[in-house]
Amino acid sequence: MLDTERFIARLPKAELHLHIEGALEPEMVFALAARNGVALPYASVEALRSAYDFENLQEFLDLYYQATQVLLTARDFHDLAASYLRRARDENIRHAEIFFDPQAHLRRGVAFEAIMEGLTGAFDAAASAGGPTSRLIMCFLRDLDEADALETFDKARSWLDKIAGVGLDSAEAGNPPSKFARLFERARAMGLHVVAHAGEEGPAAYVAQALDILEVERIDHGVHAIDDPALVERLARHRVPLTICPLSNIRLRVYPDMRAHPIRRLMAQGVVATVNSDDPAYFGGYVNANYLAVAQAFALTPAEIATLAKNSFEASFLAEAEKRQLIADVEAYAVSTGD
Ligand SMILES: Nc1ncnc2[nH]cnc12
Ligand SMILES: [Zn+2]
Repeated sequence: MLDTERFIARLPKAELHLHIEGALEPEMVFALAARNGVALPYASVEALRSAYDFENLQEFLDLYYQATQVLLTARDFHDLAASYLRRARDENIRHAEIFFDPQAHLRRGVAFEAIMEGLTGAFDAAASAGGPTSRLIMCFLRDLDEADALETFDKARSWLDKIAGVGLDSAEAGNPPSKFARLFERARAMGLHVVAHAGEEGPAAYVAQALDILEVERIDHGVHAIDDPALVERLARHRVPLTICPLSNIRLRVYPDMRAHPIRRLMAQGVVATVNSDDPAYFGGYVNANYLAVAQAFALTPAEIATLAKNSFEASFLAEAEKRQLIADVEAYAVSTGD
């Protein structure tokens, strides 16, 4: 039997909850600021990193949007995505479904084409160099109004063949899923996949709204569903996956420590839980660190850890045959390690 860290490191996995802007490491913030002549209000990489101490989601978002100001050209978006995908490959991530926040860039005068050319160029290069494969999910900022989201959606029209789905992110409290009913109806009618952040800081009722009104296929975070037993039972019965981000929830003080995190209870109640990094440059770890933190806090067995990885492929937007192959790869790996 391998030790837990090595077992996780070699385990094939998918990452389904990763904001590409949240993979912007402080070193890259400084490198891109220098390349683009952008002034930063931090004297050094260390000074920026030491600001990564958040009381809540909003404090994090303020810094996250500030850092995105260094992303200006297609090359910047390419370099950011290439850097994440190198890291993902090193962590044995076979497939990534990646969020981006177009409104955060369009409002700074960046063209949609620059974002898309940069990101998709890096995705294609990684896929043809042995992986991981990637899909793009266009997120809308829920603290802006629905009209802004609809306008942004229109700007994406000529890129929709490169976009797998739409999502909803940013400040959750006071911005319920119901605010975006028309946007999601339009996205579904166009055959796009639909997901939404819900129940991160917001209540279980927002998770229910995301299911009932937006008709989402997955819930991003969804941890506050634990407060409503009937909702947990519904998620389990319909196999609606949660893309859980354990280190994010601790760093943003959703839970005081990992032992208090509901992931183990959700798993025990049959929910299709997956483990993801959210904004790894800010929250102290990429996917493997998230798996390890959960495995250690709850003394998970190798079989339970492998179930999380199988869930990640089941919950993905890959074709059924691809999912089956990757799930078989996880099972073969678990057998090969004697677990
Ligand atoms: N954890 C998170 N919640 C909501 N919006 C986000 N944007 C980037 N990370 C986010
Ligand atoms: Zn997120």
